[in-house]
Parts: sequence; structure tokens; C-alpha cells
Amino acid sequence: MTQPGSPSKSAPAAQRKPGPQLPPRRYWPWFVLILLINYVLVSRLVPQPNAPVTVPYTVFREEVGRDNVVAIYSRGTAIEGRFKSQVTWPTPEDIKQAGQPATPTALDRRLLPPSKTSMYFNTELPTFFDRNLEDFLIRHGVEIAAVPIQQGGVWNTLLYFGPALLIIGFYVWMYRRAAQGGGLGGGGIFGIGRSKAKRYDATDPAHRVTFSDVAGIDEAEAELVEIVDFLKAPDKYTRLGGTAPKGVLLIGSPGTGKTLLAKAVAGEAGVPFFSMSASEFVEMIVGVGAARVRDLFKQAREHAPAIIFIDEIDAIGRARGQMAIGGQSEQEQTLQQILTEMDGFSGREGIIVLAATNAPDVLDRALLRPGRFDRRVVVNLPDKAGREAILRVHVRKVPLDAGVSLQELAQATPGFSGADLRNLVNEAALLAARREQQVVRHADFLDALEKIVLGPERPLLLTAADRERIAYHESGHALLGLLVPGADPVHRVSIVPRGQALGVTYQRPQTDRYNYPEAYLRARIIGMLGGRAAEEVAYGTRTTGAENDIEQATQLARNMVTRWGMSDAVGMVQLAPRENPFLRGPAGVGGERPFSEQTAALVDAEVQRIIGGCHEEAMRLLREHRPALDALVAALLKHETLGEQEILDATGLAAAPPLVERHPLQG
Ligand SMILES: Nc1ncnc2c1ncn2[C@@H]1O[C@H](COP(=O)(O)OP(=O)(O)OP(=O)(O)O)[C@@H](O)[C@H]1O
Ligand SMILES: [Zn+2]
Repeated sequence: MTQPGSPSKSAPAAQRKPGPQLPPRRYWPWFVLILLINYVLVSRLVPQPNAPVTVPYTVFREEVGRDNVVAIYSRGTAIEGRFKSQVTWPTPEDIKQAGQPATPTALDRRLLPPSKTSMYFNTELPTFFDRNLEDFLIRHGVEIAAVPIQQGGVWNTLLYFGPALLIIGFYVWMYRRAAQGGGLGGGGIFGIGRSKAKRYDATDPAHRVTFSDVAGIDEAEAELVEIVDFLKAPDKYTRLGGTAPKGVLLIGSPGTGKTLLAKAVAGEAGVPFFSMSASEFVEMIVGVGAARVRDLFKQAREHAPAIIFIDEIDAIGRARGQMAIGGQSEQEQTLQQILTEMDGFSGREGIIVLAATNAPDVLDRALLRPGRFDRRVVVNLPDKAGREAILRVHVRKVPLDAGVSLQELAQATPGFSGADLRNLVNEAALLAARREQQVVRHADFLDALEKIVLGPERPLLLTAADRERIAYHESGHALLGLLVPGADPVHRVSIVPRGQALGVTYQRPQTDRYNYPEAYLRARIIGMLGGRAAEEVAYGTRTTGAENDIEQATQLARNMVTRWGMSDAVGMVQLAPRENPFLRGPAGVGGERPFSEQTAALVDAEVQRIIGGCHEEAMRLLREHRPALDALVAALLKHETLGEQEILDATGLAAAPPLVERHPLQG
């Protein structure tokens, strides 16, 4: 989970350095092409009244004779000049005559250029020089100019190329802006530059992160201790000719503390930390990504020893061919630049690149080659003890009531990442503050947890009959949590509508489990089906409220049959792929089913058999304990939310062993 407000990330931006002044050379051919296209378009499409018409010398003399020439300028045998009133040449008659060979003055039509009209002209003096020309010109009042007549030459050219020059100029300008990280107020597309490489100064005690801030991911931490050692004393490692580590890939789900861990490595070693998210490398301006990578490494080299952290490296490190069309070459260049930079260090400079990803399997193989990100550290979701340790880290600055049990909270939060736990502590503290308390109580944590898992309370107008039905549904789940051997203990049940759920029953596992017995799985399915079963027992009718329960129960039963070999009829055959925790989305979707129709039918039948058996068992238990069910419903209708002890009191039953499983009754 990315935490945008993370204070440790808001470190001062690295100082600005003059960046590359011009875009890389490979873009220049494009500029030339743009200019060419521009030229062709303008000269074809835009009428140009000032473009001179090229007339034969005889025509020029004729016009002088008619006093239609204002001024001329001559250089060598070339003459250019301006008419008094505009002249068209060749005239339509010229063209007409050209077709008639009989005329003595006939011109060859093929030699005639397209007709053109202009105030300006140019012509060529014949090689047999016209001696009388000067007199003739003076007689007809033609000014013989000392400078070229048509001033518009340069301007014309600029007009021709104006649009293209604007485009290219704008691109170069944006490029430099982006590459230097300057910006108009730092916002918009112009603020995307270099300043995004965040530099966090490990020597600043206010921001210093150390391993003491990281908890619950001890194995990952242990693997990084060596990196800290190396940064502290690079020579110790390279003395005997060994090569130092260059890149470490941190692999783990969002929010597990990869960024935190990288910062802690820098903090422990006392070296500066330069970080950047790979998605920031890929910008709309072509060529900027690679420039930024270059700059990031340059800054780090200037401050070596140092840590470079590249978050979400999969955004650019995707294997070629897997990339989305469009961004491809830009990504490739950026990736290539990272590889080049990494190949560039000797290993002696004391720069280590840490990169984080939660999708390692999509990464380009080139990234994983020796000398690049050849070390991989998996950062797992914390287990129960880990969660408790993480909570402990985050409550350091929070005043706690004596009744707060971090152990119980850790138990109630399987699947939570470090970032989730931090959020839980924060929400609880906010809630306690809103309640005007001086300390944070256990109940505040539970309320915060409920809000995080299910969303905020939702005021809903429910009829008395609806509330009662919901109470039966939740009581069914809760009661079976007490009755079925092996079920997880129920620690809270509520009929306050929240988010999508109309009611909720919380169960929690005693320990994190890594291996689930079949009986336990059946107990869970029985509990999941308990909501509907209770409605059937009490009313004899069904509602749509069990949709989510049915979905979960079906999924679990299907896994028992297709993955865990728990159906005798199907046997120990894998019929569904293992889920990859790092791959988003369900595995194997869209793929061919790797087994036959008969097997598919058999799987369905087995899933139905398991669900059916569990449903029957749920009905039997609830019928048998009908008085306890009714009592629980009465208590729920009265109090809306019941804690663990209140549930036991209301039912008069003893606790069965305690899994967080929510069975929201969907509205
Ligand atoms: N193991 C942990 N110990 C203590 N705090 C943690 C731990 N893991 C995460 N946190 C808290 O959660 C915050 C966010 O975690 P962090 O950004 O390091 O996760 P991440 O794995 O890099 O996530 P992402 O993949 O979304 O970038 C941290 O700043 C820290 O406060
Ligand atoms: Zn339910």
C-alpha cells in the first residue's frame, strides 16, 4: 500500500543540476523530417503573393517600356525587381498561342512554367549584354537599387518554417524543463523532472530510519545486514578481489515495508538515499525517462557511498513484448539506461541499487543477470508475532490504555501488511481523539478495525422484521463458531450495517496457520453456511443475504477438491493451479481447462457433496441448540454489537477454540 503521506518520504528534493541541454541525437532526424513536411505543406497550400514571378528578359523589357517597373536590383546577370502593378506570366494568351506552331513567336508549351501573378519578378540578363539597358531604364524612371528589393526573403523563410520551428523549439524547451526538473511552480507536466528523485538524508536524525523501525520481516532484514556492512566498509569486501553486490531486488506485496527496509539500510549505513518510482520515469515526453535515470545515478555517484531505490520497477522492467503498445520504446530506453548505468559501476564506488516489485515474474531477464539485480530478497506479509512487533513499533508514540492487547489485535489481523497495521493504529488514535479520550483503548482499535475491514457505518432504515432476520443470520454464524469443534473463536458479532455488509461476525484464529487440517476447513464451511441455515431454521424461507457466504464456501470446497486432494472420488490430482501470491488477479483465468468434461462434472459433484454435507450439519446443530440461537438473537437486537464474553453469556455456552473470517450478509 503506498502511503502518500509518509513523512519519511517528504525529504528535501535533491539540488538541481544542469541537465542535458539538448535532446539526444537520435531525435534530430525527426526534427528534419518535421521541417520537410512543413516546407512541402506550406509551399503547396499557402498562397504567396510576394513570391516573385520569373519572367523572360523580353517580358521584362516590355514592362519597362510600359513604365510598369518601379525598381530593380542586379547582381551579376541576375535581376530582381518590383512592378508598379502586378504582372501575370505566362498570360493565358501565351499559353493559348503556345499550342499553335504556325505562329512565328510561338513558344513551346512544354517550356512554359505554370502561370503566376506577382508584384515582384526576377529575370536573367542574356549573355549578349544589352548595352542600351541602362539608358533605357533611366528613361523609364526605374530606380536602380543598391540593396535587394525583396526584403521579405528572410522573413518569408521564417514564415515557411515557423510552425515546425515552434514545434521543435517547444519540444526542446519542454525536454530541458523536464530533464532539469525545473518548473512553472513545480506543477503540471513541467514539474515532472529531476526534482522527483527524492533524496533522503540518512544523517538527519529527524528522518533517520533504522532497522529498529522495521519489524516483523526479520528474514528480509537479516539478508540486508550484509549490504549495510558493505556500504560501511566497501574495501573489506573487495580486498580479496570479490565483487561487491550491485543490485538487490525486494519482492513482496504492497505495503510490506520494502521502501522502509531500503531506507533503513541507508539509515543504518549512514549513507544518502536516492529514491524514485519507476512509474515516474515513464513520462509523456519521449527521451526524458532515460535522462532522469542518468541524472539519478549521477547524483548518487556524487554522494557515494549511497543507496538508489527504484520503486515499482516492474513499471519499466517488464519483459519486452509484454509492454503495452505505445510506451514500449520509451520504456525500453529507460530500462536500457538503467542496465547501462549498472554495468557502468565498478562496484568499488559504493553504490547499491535496491529495487522493489510485487510482480517479479514479469521482469525482463536482462535485469536479473549477474552484476545487476542478482540478489533477491522476499519480503513476506508478517505472521502473528510479526504483526504484534509492527504494532509495537507504531504505538511507540501513542498513549495506550492498560487494557490494550496488541497480541489480540495481531491475532485479529491475519493478512494485514505493515502499512495496514500502521493505518490501524492511526485510525484508532484518531477515533480516540474524536471521543475526547486521553488514551487509546482496546475498543477503539476494534472499532477502527471494523471500519477498515468493512467500511464506515452506514445508516440504513431497516424494518423490525429485517433486523430480526439479520440477527438470526449473524447469530447462526456466531453460534456455529462456538459449537463446531475446531472452529475459530468468535470475538464479535454485530448487526450494524457497514459498507456492503448488513451484519458481521468476526472469528479469529489462535495462531497463523500454514497448514490446514481437513476438519478445520469443513468447520469453516459449516460456519459460513450458518447464516442461511439459521434463517431456514427460524423462518423456513430463504433470502439473497447469503450470497457472499455461498461464494466463499464454494471457493473453499472447490480448492479442497481441485488443489488439496481432499475428495476420494477425484483423488490426489491437481486440477487448478496454485495461486501466485505476487500475481494480481486469479491465476489461470482465460486458460484452457486442462481436464476433461467428465472430470469437470465430477469436480462439480464433489463440491456439491461437500457443501451439502456441511449445510446439513449446520442445520442439525442449530436445530439442536435452538434456545441458544434465540437467546443470542434477543441479545443482538438489544445491543446491536456483542463482544466475546457477551456472546458466551447470552448463549450459556463455553468458548470453542477461536480465524478472522467475516461473513458479511450482503444487502
Ligand atoms: N515491517 C514493517 N515494520 C514497520 N512498519 C512497516 C512495516 N512495513 C510497512 N510499514 C509501514 O508502512 C509504511 C508503508 O510501507 P512501505 O512504503 O515501506 O511499503 P512497500 O512495501 O514499499 O509498499 P509499496 O509496494 O506499496 O511501495 C511504512 O512507511 C511503515 O510505516
Ligand atoms: Zn453470512
